[in-house]
Amino acid sequence: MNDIQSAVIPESDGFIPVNPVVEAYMRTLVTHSDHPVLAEMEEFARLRNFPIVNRLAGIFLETQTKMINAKRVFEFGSGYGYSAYWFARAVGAGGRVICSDADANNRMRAEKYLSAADVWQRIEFCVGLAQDVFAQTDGIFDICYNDVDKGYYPEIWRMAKQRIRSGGLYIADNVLWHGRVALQGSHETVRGSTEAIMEHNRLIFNDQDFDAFINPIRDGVIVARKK
Ligand SMILES: C[S@@+](CC[C@H](N)C(=O)[O-])C[C@H]1O[C@@H](n2cnc3c(N)ncnc32)[C@H](O)[C@@H]1O
Repeated sequence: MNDIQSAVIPESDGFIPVNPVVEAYMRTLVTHSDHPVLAEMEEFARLRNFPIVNRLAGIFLETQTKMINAKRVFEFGSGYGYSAYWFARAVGAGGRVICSDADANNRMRAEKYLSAADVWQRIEFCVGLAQDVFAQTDGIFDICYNDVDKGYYPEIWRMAKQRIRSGGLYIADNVLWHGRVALQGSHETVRGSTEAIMEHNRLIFNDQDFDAFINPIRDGVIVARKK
């Protein structure tokens, strides 16, 4: 660990990339997006320690989706539908969000929450390995969003990039991995995750077919636009 790293972080097990005070300020700006079901979903995440994207990242996903007028989104790793809520809002009544998750209980919870939010009719939620669901789903997507177990990130990128339209987006959460990608010899919660995310990020930034940027909010969200 160098001087700058040790000044920022006493332990090597990660940190929050953006100062929490700044994120809290940003959060005060977006209260217009409050829907009662979001508070319920966020409370469930807090109680179960379930890793959903937060409100700011959700609004970022919604904004990106609207910016490119996306109508067809594929999610790798949907959990119980929090990130899908933002995509579903953004694609509008005629749009479709194909969700995938290995846990059938997550599908049941997603149905409950997203029905309450009146967007369940825009969702197709498939239970299974996300890679298999993707392979069994035809067509090209406006957005592929990746939030599965981090060791799979390079594999998901290689699959997804082939099936994004020109002008479409690949988006992935946790690409700063609590800063571990920037630390030497960082401690791993799941062995190999940091290396996999670093490889994933390198692959994207070296891909001539995509323009990419990392938004550092929460845990880092990468957006790569296909040329
Ligand atoms: C970080 S959570 C997803 C959170 C969700 N995107 C959100 O922000 O609301 C990751 C989810 O992916 C699922 N998962 C992880 N690896 C998977 C895989 N290869 N195939 C299917 N589901 C997977 C887990 O069951 C978990 O629910």
